[in-house]
Amino acid sequence: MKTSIATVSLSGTLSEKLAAIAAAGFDGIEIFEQDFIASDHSPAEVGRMVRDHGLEITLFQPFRDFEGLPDPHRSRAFARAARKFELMNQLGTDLMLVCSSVHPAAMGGIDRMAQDFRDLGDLAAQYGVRVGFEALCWGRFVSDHRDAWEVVRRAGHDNVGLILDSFHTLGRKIDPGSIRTIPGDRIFFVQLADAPAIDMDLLYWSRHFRNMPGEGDLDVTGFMRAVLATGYAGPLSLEIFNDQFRSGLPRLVAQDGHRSLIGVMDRARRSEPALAVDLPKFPAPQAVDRIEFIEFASSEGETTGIETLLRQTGFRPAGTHVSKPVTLWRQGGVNLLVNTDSIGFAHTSYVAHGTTVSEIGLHVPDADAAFQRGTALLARPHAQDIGAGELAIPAIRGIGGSVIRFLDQPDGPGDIWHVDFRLSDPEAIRGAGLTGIDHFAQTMAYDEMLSASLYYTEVLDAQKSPMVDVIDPDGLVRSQAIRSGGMRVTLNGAEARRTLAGRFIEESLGASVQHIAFATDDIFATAEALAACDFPALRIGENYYADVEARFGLDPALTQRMRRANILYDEDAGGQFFQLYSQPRPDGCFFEIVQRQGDYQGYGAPNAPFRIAAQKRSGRPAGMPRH
Ligand SMILES: O=C(O)c1ccc(O)c(O)c1
Ligand SMILES: [Mg+2]
Repeated sequence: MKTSIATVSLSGTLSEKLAAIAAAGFDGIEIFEQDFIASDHSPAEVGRMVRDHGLEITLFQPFRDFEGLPDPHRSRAFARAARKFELMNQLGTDLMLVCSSVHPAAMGGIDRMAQDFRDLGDLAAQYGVRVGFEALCWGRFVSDHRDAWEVVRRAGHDNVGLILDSFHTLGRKIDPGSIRTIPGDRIFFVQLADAPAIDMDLLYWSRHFRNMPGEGDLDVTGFMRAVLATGYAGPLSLEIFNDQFRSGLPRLVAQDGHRSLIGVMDRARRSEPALAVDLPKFPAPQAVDRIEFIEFASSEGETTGIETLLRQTGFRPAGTHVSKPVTLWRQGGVNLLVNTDSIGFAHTSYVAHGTTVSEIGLHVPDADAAFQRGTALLARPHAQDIGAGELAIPAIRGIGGSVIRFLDQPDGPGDIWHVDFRLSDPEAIRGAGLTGIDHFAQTMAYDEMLSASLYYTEVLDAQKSPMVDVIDPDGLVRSQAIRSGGMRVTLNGAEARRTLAGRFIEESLGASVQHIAFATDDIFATAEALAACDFPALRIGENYYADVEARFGLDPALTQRMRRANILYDEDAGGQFFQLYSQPRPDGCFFEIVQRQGDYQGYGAPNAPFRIAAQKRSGRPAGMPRH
């Protein structure tokens, strides 16, 4: 299907927008009249610029306050329409969006409105153009696509059709199933947008909070299915009014938009296979089995810091890569790699960020299929040099410049550890009793969060939890947890630079993994074993324990054990959660150890303010002022 995006969705000048839209792979644009008026090019020049980018103008919009007016407003509206039709001829586009009226003089009356559209259809026909009627969900008399359709149906004119916009239908909680009975050839255009579930004024919500399909909470897939069920075969166009996107990088926003369109079409066809969807076939999203490894990029002279922390956390060297300067550190089911290569991707990551997580290895049911899905959803393939006999491990670029590798070998002689590594110690390393990677946390600027969560939820079979606020003493950090099978990741978005997360972004020069949380089955035994390894546990203050005991009605003996080991506690309806943190490294990176009991699903967010305050205290020599 043809894909399109409204120019209002992006920041920049018209030329910048066109370049970004073309680069992202769209077929066309909805030209927003304001963008045209603001540009200094003639209509014919703008039309040529669009076509020079390999794009077409799928729609000219919006034409406001047209239907249901008494004269002289009515004749003025027709005169205005004639001017716009002329302009459309010069731009080279044949479809205009008329959105439902909010004019104070509008009178309503379905047959009056139908008559207005019949006459407008006649006028449009003289210019060889068509008009589509869209119900704004705050329109005065028409605020529901079913009423807009009834106006269009009664107008009975070949040049007058319906325009659907998922926001106006879903934002007003209208059942998208009602679209299924509209003939597909009477739908002239379809606009898609999602939005977060926030209870607020519809107009304000629409103009500031829309986001890409899949980024919000509306059932855009259900809407899409209903549209496709009508036989509609016209463009699918994004119309995203969003304050963040208006100031974001246009290329990034455009690419996310195209990714979201491919994703929503794919979800529609998978949930309703009878639908004809004009989209190349690619594999279904997979749930991750487990995080197979996390790799740090470092350099020869720099590894002492990270290696010291690894030892203090109970890890031991367990092997080296057969051809590269990469050390495998192990404990229980956890594999961590330290790469000190002085060339290639790891080195580039190190140069850009300092010692940093550069690669994440995910074990999935079918690695090639995961790679194919990733690239179909516009993830960049990551090429690699492999030595003779080494595994070819498909890889894509992740968020923040990192790499995600997909592995699917069964454990044993054919797996990465037996083929690509020389294992020095075949004995399992029990260490401090860590059993696996519970989650990793990626820190980024707040306005990168939607993009990052879209990446995970489109490439993988992954689910988002509701976003939570984390209170840092120096500002708010938002946290979005995402889970795909055995992989959990939390995305932390910092708005304020002085927050722990904000400082980390500045110091590591961009989004990256700030902490890794390891799982244990017995956090008290692990804490004891860690103490024997000189683990730099983060000291938690006395006030915390008094509160947590009162809040959850804990046995004072349990609180006492937690206090001694600096362990934090949380619970939800499903179970209990224990956490133990390391002090932050000078670069802001740290480790966490967690124990989940029962079916606890969270990440200890209520503890984050106390943890962050403690980390900020520990990062400062005693007696020093804060800034
Ligand atoms: O907010 C608006 O006015 C507006 C204009 C045109 C549209 O297509 C729309 O969905 C909203
Ligand atoms: Mg719209």
